[in-house]
Amino acid sequence: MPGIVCTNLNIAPGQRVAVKGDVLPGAKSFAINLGKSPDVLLLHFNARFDAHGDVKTIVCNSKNKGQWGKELRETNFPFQEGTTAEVLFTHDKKEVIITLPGNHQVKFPNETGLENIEFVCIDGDLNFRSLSLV
Ligand SMILES: C=CCO[C@@H]1O[C@H](CO)[C@@H](O[C@@H]2O[C@H](CO)[C@H](O)[C@H](OCc3cn(-c4n[nH]c(N)n4)nn3)[C@H]2O)[C@H](O)[C@H]1NC(C)=O
Repeated sequence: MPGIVCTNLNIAPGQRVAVKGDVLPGAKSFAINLGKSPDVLLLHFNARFDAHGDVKTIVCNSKNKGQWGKELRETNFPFQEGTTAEVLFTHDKKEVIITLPGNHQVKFPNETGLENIEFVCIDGDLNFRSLSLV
């Protein structure tokens, strides 16, 4: 069951997007997807508490014409069940810079070459609170 979907956005390179939500108690996994559509994702940001064989691991990937790209894994996992979390995203033609809670940064290459972000959707165990430009 998909969560919140935001469309018709026009987030330009260099603008910083803040996604805030409540991580559910007993959370297994949540995903924040940014791009053009469900099948063209600049970034799929998947926080896995315990999912797909991963424990407390962030899996990032891109999607083009419905096909997954190359995963990037991050073991700095600053999310806790039952707390509010905010993740910041800044992108340009080269990469997406992800700022995690506690300000650790992860860089993910822009494989899609997408310039503007028009679509954001949140799936899984994160109750959406806000999406803002900061
Ligand atoms: C070792 C066996 C083959 O590799 C595995 O292949 C799986 C299937 O492709 C990989 O999982 C997918 O990884 C994708 C990113 O590369 C996506 O995370 C995909 O899930 C899409 C998704 C998750 N969610 C979601 N998150 N939380 C909830 N409730 N829903 N919504 N859409 C996952 O099903 C999984 O990450 C991958 N594992 C490794 C170690 O490569």
